[in-house]
Amino acid sequence: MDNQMPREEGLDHSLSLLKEGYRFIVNRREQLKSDIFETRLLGKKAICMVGSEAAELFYDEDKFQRSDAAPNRIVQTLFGKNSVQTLDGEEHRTRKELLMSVMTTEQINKLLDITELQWEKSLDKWVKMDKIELYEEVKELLCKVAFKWIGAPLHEEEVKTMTKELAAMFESPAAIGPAHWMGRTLRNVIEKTIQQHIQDTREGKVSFPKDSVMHKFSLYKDKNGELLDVETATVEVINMLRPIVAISIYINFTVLALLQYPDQKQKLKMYRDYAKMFVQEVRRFYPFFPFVAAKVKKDFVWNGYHFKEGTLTLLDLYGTNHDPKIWDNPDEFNPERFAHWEGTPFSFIPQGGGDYYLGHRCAGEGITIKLMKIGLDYLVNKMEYEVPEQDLNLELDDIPSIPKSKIILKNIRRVSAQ
Ligand code: HEM
Repeated sequence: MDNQMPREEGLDHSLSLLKEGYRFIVNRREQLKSDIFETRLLGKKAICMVGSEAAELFYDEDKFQRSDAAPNRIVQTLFGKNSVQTLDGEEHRTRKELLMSVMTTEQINKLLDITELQWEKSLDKWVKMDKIELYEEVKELLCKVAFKWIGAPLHEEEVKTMTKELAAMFESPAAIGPAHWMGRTLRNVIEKTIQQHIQDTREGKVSFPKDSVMHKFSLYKDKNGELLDVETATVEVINMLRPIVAISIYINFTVLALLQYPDQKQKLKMYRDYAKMFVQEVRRFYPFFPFVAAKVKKDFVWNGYHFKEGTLTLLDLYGTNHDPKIWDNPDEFNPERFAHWEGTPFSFIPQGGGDYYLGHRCAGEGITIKLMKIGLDYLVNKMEYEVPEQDLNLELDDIPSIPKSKIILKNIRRVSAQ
């Protein structure tokens, strides 16, 4: 017999989700004392789940589908229409193969070189400035990196606009009202620019480097020998650009961790392997993507609970990364927990769980870690700075959560190589 899933009473809780942000699922998990519960979102029944067992279930593609799952506001700002995030089965795997085809050692090394060079150039600029807002500066830095890596031109006078456009996509999905609509409008602007590059490539008017994202995505043909339609190819190019700029949020958290836990700097300077553990702990500890969404593909029963076809289901990423069943003292910042960490692909999931190639796990997780390590190296070993009085508060009800002051650094100096 099916058990009744623990349930939150009330007509609709969509506004509470927007208000409570990262704590929406965790708050209810605590109230209802269950890793899985039913609520109502967007006027319909929805299921929320947290934990590694729930993640393993969520990534079972026989049970859950992505098409038609993400709310329209997320598709319009963050994903883009017909993007890899919204596909299932064979169609998803074929598209994902294209995206993963640019994650070769050669391409990744190219990205790392570009990133190092851009940090050097930015540091040259920052030492001449009184103070900087690190978040804004790193977004621009990474926007230049992203364009250079995909192979598309970006003129100095376009940097601010393009940065704003790409950032609006990850800063606005959860926003209400004008900020959200601004995100949508800006997405339309960048789409036009990329579409033009793709069309020009196809018509032979321009030629991007053969192994670049621009070249590969513009000229990619499916199994039937058909080119992707221009809109879809554009969405996937943006799927590479936008998240590289979004790494700025993690760089922010990196500095925040250095400021909040000052003893960490010494450990980073002393132990070579500490940087990797530190970066992993930053990704676990601080909030970025709150949850991922899917729909029940067909009726099934799990642990006695009935999942009805078509029910929206949210997997709590932030909650799983703070799940006391997986992590000792989850609310303690402790990179050393990763020294001998033996997890599964479903227990540490800041960028989704499961398999990169077969499932929806983030295509750029590897490069995110590498780019964060470069940022960390600059912040710990290659520059010195002062941190004036400022409001570094993070609000768990803002998605994404960015320290209020955007991290102001003053009197930046280069540390000369020893
Ligand atoms: C800033 C750090 C990043 C975070 C927090 C992040 C987070 C995520 C999350 C939570 C997902 C959804 C997983 C799911 O649906 O199950 C995802 C998917 C994805 N990410 Fe990332 N990501 C980041 C960086 C990147 C980078 C640098 C790239 C590529 C340059 C990238 C490309 C993608 C793509 C293409 C998908 C869709 C994969 C699919 O649906 O198969 N991400 N990411």
